[in-house]
Amino acid sequence: MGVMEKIKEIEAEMARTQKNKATNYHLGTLKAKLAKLRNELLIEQGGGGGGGGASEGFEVARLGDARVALIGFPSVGKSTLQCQLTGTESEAAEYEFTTLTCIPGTMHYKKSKVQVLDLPGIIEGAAHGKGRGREVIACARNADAILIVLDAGKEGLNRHREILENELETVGIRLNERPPDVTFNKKKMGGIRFASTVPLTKLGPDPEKLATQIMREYRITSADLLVREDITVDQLVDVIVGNSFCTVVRLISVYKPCCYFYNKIDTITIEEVDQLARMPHSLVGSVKKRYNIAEPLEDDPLKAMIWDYLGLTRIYTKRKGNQPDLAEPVVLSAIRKGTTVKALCQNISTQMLRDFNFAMVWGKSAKHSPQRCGVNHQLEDEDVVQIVTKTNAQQRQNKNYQAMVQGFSDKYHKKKFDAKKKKQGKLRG
Ligand SMILES: Nc1nc2c(ncn2[C@@H]2O[C@H](COP(=O)(O)OP(=O)(O)OP(=O)(O)O)[C@@H](O)[C@H]2O)c(=O)[nH]1
Ligand SMILES: [K+]
Ligand SMILES: [Mg+2]
Repeated sequence: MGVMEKIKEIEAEMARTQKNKATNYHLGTLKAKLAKLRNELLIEQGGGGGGGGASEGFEVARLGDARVALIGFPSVGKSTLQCQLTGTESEAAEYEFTTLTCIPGTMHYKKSKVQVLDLPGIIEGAAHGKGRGREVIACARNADAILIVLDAGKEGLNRHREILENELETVGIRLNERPPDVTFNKKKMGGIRFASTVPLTKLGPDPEKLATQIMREYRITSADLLVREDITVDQLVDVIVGNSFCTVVRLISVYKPCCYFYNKIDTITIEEVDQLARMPHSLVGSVKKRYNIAEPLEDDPLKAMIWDYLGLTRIYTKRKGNQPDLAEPVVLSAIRKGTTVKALCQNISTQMLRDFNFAMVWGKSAKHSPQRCGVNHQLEDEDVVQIVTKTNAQQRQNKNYQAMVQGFSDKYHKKKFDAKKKKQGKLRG
């Protein structure tokens, strides 16, 4: 039996099974099995897209400070939108599936560079490989944020939004959610230890039993699980799958910010526009008529929304005694490496972090200006930072220390190596 059939069978069984306390474990196990099979499907087709997983025409070098993917049905205006945002010439036309591969472009906004990926349209069933759906969704997985584009004039619009969300959810892309507050440590032995700090109302009468059962499905026999919020069965499955044998990153659930652009509002009535404008995470507009997206204007609402969802932070660095460099901020991403002083140092150079002594911070994140901060200090947009490196004496001390540690390590390895040789010699002798 193929993976697809197995999935269908389990889905059918889940549909057959009534939801109640008695079937809770059974359903939980089925969900775990389903997650496993979907992952298998992803590997089989090679389109999971963890890093280099993308297929022909879809490999695009990562450029800029962050990346956003345009996802939507065919002919909703994704390519037209991308041209407007980035000036890239991605072909746009009336017929469906005009775009067949991934076309990158760069959007300049607030002195940062955001890579915008124009993609082929997807249809229902994309996650299971319809059209080039799998490749498109793999690109979405690799992006820092997703912009879902919808045609406001199309019938069944709300249904469209749901279908697109489902396609992404199916391959473990969680939209506008944060990871559940759960600590999971897999161990070599000791059995399964389960604890929670809050009442768990969604995991049935015996959450521990359920967790054990799901872990068994993934051959985990020893682990510590500490749950700090009232999670659902799906979230529990996610945590366990994410920590199971599959070390391949692409199999693990990813959490992505996602916003929605209702395009072509020039084709609907003002009452309809008013309704759409109230949808969560959404913006209405028209690329053709330049509603809410007006190029020469730096701060058009669509660019502003994309920026917000990407969680970018501009940091102006300065040298001692000089003015900060306002022309070229270092742009940090909350989604990628975070917005701490450490992330800033790493962004500048690896040496910078090694020589870091403390940072002087001016701006919103500082309690008083300037504030002396360590590497874990959280920076905010438009902060000014001066990094003070260790003095030569401190650096020398540090180098000596490192040399000493290295010496210990070398000695240790030499000892181990000698022992191994001795053993081999013995065996031979
Ligand atoms: N009325 C109206 N038409 C628009 C608007 N934006 C784009 N279009 C038209 O919609 C059609 C499809 O645009 P595309 O940009 O090719 O759409 P797409 O989503 O990239 O399509 P595929 O690549 O085929 O998936 C074109 O004829 C555009 O001129 C808009 O705001 N209003
Ligand atoms: K089109
Ligand atoms: Mg297109």
